[in-house]
Amino acid sequence: MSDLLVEDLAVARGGVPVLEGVSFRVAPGRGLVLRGPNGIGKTTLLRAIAGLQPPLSGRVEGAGERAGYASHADGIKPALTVAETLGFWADLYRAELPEAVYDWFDLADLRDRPAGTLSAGQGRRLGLARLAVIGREVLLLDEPTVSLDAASVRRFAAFIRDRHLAQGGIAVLATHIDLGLELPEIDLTPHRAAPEARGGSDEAFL
Ligand SMILES: Nc1ncnc2c1ncn2[C@@H]1O[C@H](COP(=O)(O)OP(=O)(O)OP(=O)(O)O)[C@@H](O)[C@H]1O
Repeated sequence: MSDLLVEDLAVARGGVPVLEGVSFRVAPGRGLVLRGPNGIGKTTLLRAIAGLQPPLSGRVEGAGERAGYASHADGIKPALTVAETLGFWADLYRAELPEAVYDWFDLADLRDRPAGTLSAGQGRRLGLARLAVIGREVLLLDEPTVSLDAASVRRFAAFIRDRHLAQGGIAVLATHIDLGLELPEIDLTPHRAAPEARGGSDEAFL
């Protein structure tokens, strides 16, 4: 298993550069937290690392087919039950569905519930359970704990630490809360793209 390498990456959103000069390396079994204020570009950076949008410049190694990306949206089909949803993902990724997933994400009592009837936090737990099914080595997680209660946050943190990282996986998370994982952090604030690159001009307000 190899490192995830991000080298001198510059990314844009809506055609406007938002971050530049972002570099880091994450070894198997390690995680990294992306920090920075709302709008700095955490989502944009994760999407570029995941290969969902091209970077302006720089390079990413060790993601591609190894990477699984989870955004704010859970991408769940309302008519499928929890069990059908997990089975669908397992089929899609030609992966096994570990029975323990129901415990890891506290979904056992919800197995037969149509996903459309789940609460926001329950739906989020189902969305996160996908990460345990798809078997990707590099998890790129955008605000994974939104809508989760404290117990669910602890369960999710335990999954990342005891399952994913313990098995040599890599995790890069954008999060505003402390997951208690004591992961190294990178502050993106100094990497904000220069105002001229962002296209901003005070003249707009004159
Ligand atoms: N479709 C879009 N078109 C133009 N600009 C956009 C678009 N979507 C987002 N932006 C802008 O791009 C910048 C980066 O957004 P991004 O979502 O990556 O930030 P973030 O750090 O993830 O924010 P948050 O912490 O609020 O989730 C923001 O200033 C945002 O307003």
